[in-house]
Amino acid sequence: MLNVRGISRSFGDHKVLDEVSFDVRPGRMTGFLGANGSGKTTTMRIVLGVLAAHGGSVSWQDQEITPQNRPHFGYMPEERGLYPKMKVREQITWLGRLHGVERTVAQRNTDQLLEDLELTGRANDRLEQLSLGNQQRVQIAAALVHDPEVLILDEPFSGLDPIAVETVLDVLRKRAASGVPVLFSSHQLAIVERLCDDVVIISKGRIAAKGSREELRQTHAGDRYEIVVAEDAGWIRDVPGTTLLELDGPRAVFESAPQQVLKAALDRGEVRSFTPVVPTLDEIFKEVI
Ligand SMILES: Nc1ncnc2c1ncn2[C@@H]1O[C@H](COP(=O)(O)OP(=O)(O)OP(=O)(O)O)[C@@H](O)[C@H]1O
Repeated sequence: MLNVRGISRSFGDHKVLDEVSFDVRPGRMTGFLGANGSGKTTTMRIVLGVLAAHGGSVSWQDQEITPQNRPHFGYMPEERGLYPKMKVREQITWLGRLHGVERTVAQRNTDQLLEDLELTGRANDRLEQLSLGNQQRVQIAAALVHDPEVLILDEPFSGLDPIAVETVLDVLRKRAASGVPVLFSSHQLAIVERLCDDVVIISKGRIAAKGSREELRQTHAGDRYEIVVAEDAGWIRDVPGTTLLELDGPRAVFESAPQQVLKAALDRGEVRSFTPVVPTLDEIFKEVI
């Protein structure tokens, strides 16, 4: 497990991270969400050791990470830093070699990644000849070629079309399933909602919410319910103690007094469905930031 404990960081007088703590569990995909400038990249750079924290610590497998015991990270930075003139296959293999991977292993890993990322046909093209979406896939291959122990990805899905998102998702899911903790930032909440096991939301340098996706949805569920009856449900606005939030003929969403509403509905006739309303990640995000 990767543990981030109380990390703080300022740039001049500007406190960018204030006691940020969260865990990235092995075998799970953790989505790191926050508005622009909330501190995601700064946190990731501190975890990777490319930026110093002014307080707090990061540990891996219960050992504080130091330059000596730093695990092998796979990192996809926000500013994509590959060589435009270098051929795709050659470049990924070379990056694997830079991480100390033996040549034949680096070549084998590269070919497997190119296949998984549907780039085999572009292997001998120069990076600059590829579309931006395909360059992004190459960047993902570059983060994975050395079989990292921990994966940290800054916006891996930005700029990808829906089919490419699926391809990249499959590759990342496979890594997570093999026991690698995967932390990635994203502004695409629908993707995070579908993909993540765990979610961390940061707001102005502080953790605003964290937990498994389901825990978060339950915690923020509030006191809202949806009911579908046989005929118009407008009568709900007259039930004491409740507030009608949405009405669409026989379907209504209301807040509070669920038992009173249910009883009143049954007294009137058929109840077709009655369920608590669980918020989407988008709604939770807007509530906490
Ligand atoms: N090297 C730096 N010098 C000064 N300020 C910095 C530096 N790096 C980051 N910041 C500031 O720290 C804050 C957090 O930036 P960071 O890049 O971590 O946010 P982010 O959540 O990754 O944003 P985005 O979603 O826009 O990528 C911002 O106000 C940014 O301007």
